[in-house]
Amino acid sequence: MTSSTQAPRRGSILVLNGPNLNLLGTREPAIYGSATLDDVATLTAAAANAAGFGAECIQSNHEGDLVDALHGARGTAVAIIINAGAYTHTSVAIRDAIAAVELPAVEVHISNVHQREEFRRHSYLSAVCQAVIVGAGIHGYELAVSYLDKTLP
Ligand SMILES: O=C1C[C@@](O)(C(=O)O)C[C@@H](O)[C@@H]1O
Repeated sequence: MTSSTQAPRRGSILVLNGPNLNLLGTREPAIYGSATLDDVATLTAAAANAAGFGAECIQSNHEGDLVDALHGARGTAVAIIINAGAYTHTSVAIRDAIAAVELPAVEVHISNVHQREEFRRHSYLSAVCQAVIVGAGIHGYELAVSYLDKTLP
């Protein structure tokens, strides 16, 4: 899924969602809620636009696609918001791509991963992200935009 908004005064934020997040709304609603990925894209783009940013929202179930999207952000985006889903806990490649593009990145998780299985408590991405937001539901994406609004020119 891809969506975008235009004319960003402060540049565009790449909003990247990883595997299974396309199923938001029907996937384990007791954990992830009833909002869909389209709802996430809409609220994130609205928050970004209100702060003078554009938002390009991309979702993929494939690790290499996420790496490619991160590479594409170099020179086209001013920041990254990433929920890498399960790849958070496994992917050195996504970690390295975030580090390589040298853009401010915010890691978001809808659920509170620290209240869940042990394997979800470690993130390969947190060390290369400026901020980590977990357990705020889909409002975590808005909080990520708010952080970027406060910290970027
Ligand atoms: O797919 C996901 C979603 C998630 O990133 C979250 O947003 O809470 C948490 C991950 O552990 C899980 O694999």
